[in-house]
Amino acid sequence: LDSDGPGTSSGRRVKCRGRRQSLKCNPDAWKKQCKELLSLIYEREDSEPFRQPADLLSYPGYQEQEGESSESVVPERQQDSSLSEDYQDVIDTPVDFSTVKETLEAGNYGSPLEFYKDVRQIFNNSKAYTSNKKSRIYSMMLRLSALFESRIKNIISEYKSAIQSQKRRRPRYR
Ligand SMILES: O=C(NCC1CC1)N1CCN(C(=O)c2ccco2)CC1
Repeated sequence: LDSDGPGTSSGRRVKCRGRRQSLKCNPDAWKKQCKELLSLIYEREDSEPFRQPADLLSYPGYQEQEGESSESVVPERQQDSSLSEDYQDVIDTPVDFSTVKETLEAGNYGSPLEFYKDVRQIFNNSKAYTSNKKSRIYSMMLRLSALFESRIKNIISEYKSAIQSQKRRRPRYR
């Protein structure tokens, strides 16, 4: 797992003479940027299956939820009653966007990398759970993951540049 996250900044140095507020220098800018990205994710219908904790036992016949979305999405394991495994047997670290949203709003992420790690877990769980790469929910996850990755990489590289420019160069005596 690349703990560095995407968009590790190249050697480009950004001059941050005293102006912390400017986009490139503020090491706290990522919080607002991640909140905005999360709002964008919530606007997408593709996020609907991932906004609440997945517990197929309490959502018998996922498709029975009226009005949730124009088309019904049915986790194919639900369709195949022969599968004795249920979601918590397959997935060790369940996480959904409501948990991520709470953590972000509570200020419990120390960096966008921690945020990135949790969101990526949502997508990895979907990959691990699906038994069919053509399933409706899996294809929703793929689209959402592409959107997320395209947006998070700049948030992380700006954060890394801001951190770099905060580091005062101290002479090292060996
Ligand atoms: O029950 C769920 N969500 C809670 C519903 C919204 C109230 N699920 C989402 C996670 N999940 C999958 O990612 C998956 C992959 C292939 C088939 O399903 C399983 C179903």
